[in-house]
Amino acid sequence: METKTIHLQNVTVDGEIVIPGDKSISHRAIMLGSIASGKTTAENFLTGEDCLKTAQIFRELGVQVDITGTDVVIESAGMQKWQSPQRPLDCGNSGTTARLLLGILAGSPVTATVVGDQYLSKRPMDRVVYPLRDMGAHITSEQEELVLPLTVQGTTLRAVEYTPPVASAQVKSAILFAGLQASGTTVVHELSKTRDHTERMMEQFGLQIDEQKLTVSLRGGQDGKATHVVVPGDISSAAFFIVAALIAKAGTITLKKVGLNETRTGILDVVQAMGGQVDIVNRSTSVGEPYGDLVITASLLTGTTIEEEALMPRLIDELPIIALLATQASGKTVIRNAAELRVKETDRITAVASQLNALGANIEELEDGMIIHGPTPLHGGVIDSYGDHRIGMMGAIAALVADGPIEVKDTACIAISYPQFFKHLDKVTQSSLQLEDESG
Ligand SMILES: O=C(O)C1=C[C@@H](OP(=O)(O)O)[C@@H](O)[C@H](O)C1
Ligand SMILES: C=C(OP(=O)(O)O)C(=O)O
Repeated sequence: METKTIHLQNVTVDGEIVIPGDKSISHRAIMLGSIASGKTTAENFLTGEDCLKTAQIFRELGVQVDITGTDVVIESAGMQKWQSPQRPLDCGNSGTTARLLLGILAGSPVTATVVGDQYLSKRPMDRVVYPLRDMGAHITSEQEELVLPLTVQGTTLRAVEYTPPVASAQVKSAILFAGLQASGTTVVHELSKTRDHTERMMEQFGLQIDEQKLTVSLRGGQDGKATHVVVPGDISSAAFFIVAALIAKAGTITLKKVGLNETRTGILDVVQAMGGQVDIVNRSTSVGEPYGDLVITASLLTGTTIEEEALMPRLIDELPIIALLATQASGKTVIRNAAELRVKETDRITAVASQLNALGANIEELEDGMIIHGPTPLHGGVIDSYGDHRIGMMGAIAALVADGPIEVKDTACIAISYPQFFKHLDKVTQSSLQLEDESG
């Protein structure tokens, strides 16, 4: 296991980072580019491990996927020409890959077994399997529980009208991908609006899709047209440096080309409510997705309440780093309606509370969230990432406010979504970052 000890006591921050490509959008570029026949290209693709798993899976289905730096070329003869793979399709740690893939395979001409790593194999898949089975999908499991490995035998599908019981873009997207191959019009009603990258990118591929507030409809049997995708920076990765700048002793960080799709910007609303200074400049839109540069300055913060149902999907992946931010804010921060955190790469409620409390934070765990009492000084100490990239990065950023070094256990997982993370942390801390690596 790879461990890093991070020394950043009393360091100020300064400088500019070009935030790497959005993970959700990068997955979808490979998926839609593989379904459509022709040559799709993508720029600023995220070369994190999760997206590389997605790329490898479509290669195994017979699609040519070439990645050079952050440029991707996808050459596909279309889904009807895919072949059943020789071995199980390995999604690694990636829930997005697994759930969207189940929807894609359901109406494809292939039979495949979908597997994942030890963490992903515990995450619930029933949320996609049930609606896909309603559409006629053949998905079987060797265990009683609906978890990976699952085998999909592609078949003819029929459209459904479905309201997922959880607000999940992965569930919505799995159904929409299956709906593309189904007879009739598939309709998904959402309890709260989740990220709509699938819908936006389907439009870029020439597919007709109707988005009305909480309802999305898609007619089956449409053929997409290969296209060019520009991936904006991932606001979920930017979140770690937004918080770094806000809690640092002093300084300003500029984050370039960060995706600002409204279904993802909940963290900016929360930071504003806490009194944090984030300015957005150079706003633009590329291939259906808005983006801009963020300029963040160290600020005095106050606690807030994060519980509105409509807000939760807009910041779900940012809650661990928001919890760290709240330890430095004066007053109480309440996070509720976030039970989904318990079924991510690890149980992120228990992980955040136990790991930050061990450094001196005062966090009460709730069934569906947490209460953070701030401000609390943090000591140096140990953070276990539990193999979860977002917990690992939270631990590293905590080193900016801790009074001693932070040892983060199992840092290899950070490459899942942000391979350049330590390089960027070094850059904005003006090379004050001292890292001691250890493995064993
Ligand atoms: O669709 C996506 O790309 C994602 C959706 C979210 O998951 P849920 O759909 O489970 O909320 C998010 O947590 C995940 O990191 C990426
Ligand atoms: C939950 C996450 O991703 P996934 O569900 O794709 O594993 C994440 O990146 O925080």
